[in-house]
Formats: sequence, structure tokens, C-alpha cells
Amino acid sequence: MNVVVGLGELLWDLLPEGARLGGAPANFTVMAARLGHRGVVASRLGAQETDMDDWGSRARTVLSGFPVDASLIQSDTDHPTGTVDVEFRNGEPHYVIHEPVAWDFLAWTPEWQQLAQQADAVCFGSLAQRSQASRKTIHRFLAATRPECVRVFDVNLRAPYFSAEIVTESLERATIFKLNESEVPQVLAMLGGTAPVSNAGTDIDETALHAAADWLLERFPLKLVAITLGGEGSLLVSREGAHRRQGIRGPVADTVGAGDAFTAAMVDAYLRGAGLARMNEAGNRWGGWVASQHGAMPALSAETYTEIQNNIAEVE
Ligand SMILES: OC[C@H]1O[C@](O)(CO)[C@@H](O)[C@@H]1O
Repeated sequence: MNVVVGLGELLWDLLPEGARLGGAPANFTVMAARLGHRGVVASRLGAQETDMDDWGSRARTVLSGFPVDASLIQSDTDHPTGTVDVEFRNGEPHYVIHEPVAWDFLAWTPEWQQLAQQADAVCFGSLAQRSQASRKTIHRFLAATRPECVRVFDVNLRAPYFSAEIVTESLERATIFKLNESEVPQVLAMLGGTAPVSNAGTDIDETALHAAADWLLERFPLKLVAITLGGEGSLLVSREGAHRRQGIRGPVADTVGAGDAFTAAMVDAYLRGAGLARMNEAGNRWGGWVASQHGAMPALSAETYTEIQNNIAEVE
């Protein structure tokens, strides 16, 4: 069991069918905890007496139903719990992320410093860095981790909350960079990259994606670049080699949180010393499972858990 931290936003996704707890780092943490780790949610919730909906305590109640450690979540008496309006267009989620909210004020505390020193892996994104306060805390957290800690930057580009500066500063601090296919050209353009990646057409230009990953590996102290391709699988590129996993066809309920589950399962395999093929398998199997369910933290039965882990174990 490792200490795996999700650092950043914890919020309520207000979906057409109702409110669901989310936030990419929190989704990641729930999946990491389900895979057997001490998953610690490092975020901040509102604790205002005027909060009629009581989003903060409802979030704590929901988290108590998962095997995660929610004891280090901060309380904010001045700012509300984060909420996001989620709308679907052609099956793709679109987000309106309200601000300022509690997770824009992540505070550096002795408790978080201790957590950073204990962490075996930490996942952080770009969204929570939209405010100076949280960006500073995230940087301090990363700086306080041990050298062997796996620092995962899951970029999560949500317009307009990113910049070249945020992405560059994050990549300089990351061990693993996870992004999706549509984020590749955006990130490269932002960083002045030259690899000819385009989103035009439906064919995936694997050579270009590979070139983009190599470009990133050359410029930043990363060990691994993980590119997810939606239903088409994923590409992992390290300094030693690369692995392409084709997508697993299956039913899709909604894709919210599928990428976060991919990241958690890939990190779990990485922490266990697995090779690229096994990491890719784990990411696709668990990401695919979350996509087949509603919401980013769906209920998981013991049977499903065993079935998916057995499928992953078949890969070297
Ligand atoms: O990855 C999906 C998750 O990412 C967010 O858009 C931002 O953290 C959340 O609203 C959602 O739960």
C-alpha cells in the first residue's frame, strides 16, 4: 500500500441528472484507493453557515462512503464549495467551473507538509492552479515530496483556466505527464512545439503523437508521457520505449472521470514496477469501466473488481 495523493479541486459536478461529487484529482484518488492504496484527498471545501445546500458537508458524507482518507481536506469559512455546470454536446462533457471557490484557496499547512513528505505518488492538474494561492501551495507541496515520489501532471485543460506558464512550471516538476489526444496540439502550440499534430479528420496520427511525446521528453525531466485517445486506447512513451494499446470496445454511459481512472490505474501499475504494456492495460480497463458507468466515482462490486484485475494480470 502506497500513499497516493490527489491534490487540487474537489467539487460538485451539476449534471443534467443531478449533482455528483467530482474534480479530477478527487476522481483519481477514489480510483487509487480502490486499487488498494491510502488515497488522500488534498483539497478544500466551503464551511459557510450561509451555504443552504450544504455542499461541503455533503461532499464529506459522500467521501466517507469511499475507501479514501478525507481527514486532511481543509475547511474554508470565506468561500463556497466548488460547483461546476456540466452540459453534454454530442456526448462530450462541457464545463462551466464557478469561481472563486474554496479550492482556489488551498493553504500550505504543517499537515500538508507532512503528507507531501509521505507521498509515494501525487496527482495534480492545471485547473487548480488558476488562482495564485492554490498554485503556490501546489508548488510547495511538490517541492516537499521525496525525490522518488511519482509526481503526475494530468493537465486537464479547461478554458480559460490555463496558460503556458502554468503548463511549463508543472512539467518542470512532473515525473509523468498525462494528457488526452485533443490536449496534445494545444499543449504543443502553447509551448512553441513544432510537431505537426492536428485534430482534423478522424484518423489518429500516431507518428505525430509519438513525436510530440518525444519532444516533451527532450525538454522536461519527465519519465513518461501518457496520451489517451478516448475510445481508441492510449499511447505511452518513455525514454526506453513506447507502447500503444488499442481501445476496448464497450458501452459508454458518460466519459466524465474516465481519464482520471486511467491515470490512477496507470500510476498503480507504475508503483508496482509494471512495464508499459501492463500500465496501458490497467489504464484502459479501468478508464473504460468508469466510462461504462454514470459519473466519475461509480459503485464497484467485488465481482467487477476481480474480473477487471484478472484481465489486467494476463498482460506481462
Ligand atoms: O475529469 C473530469 C473532472 O474534471 C473536472 O472537469 C475538473 O476537475 C470536473 O468537473 C470533473 O469531475
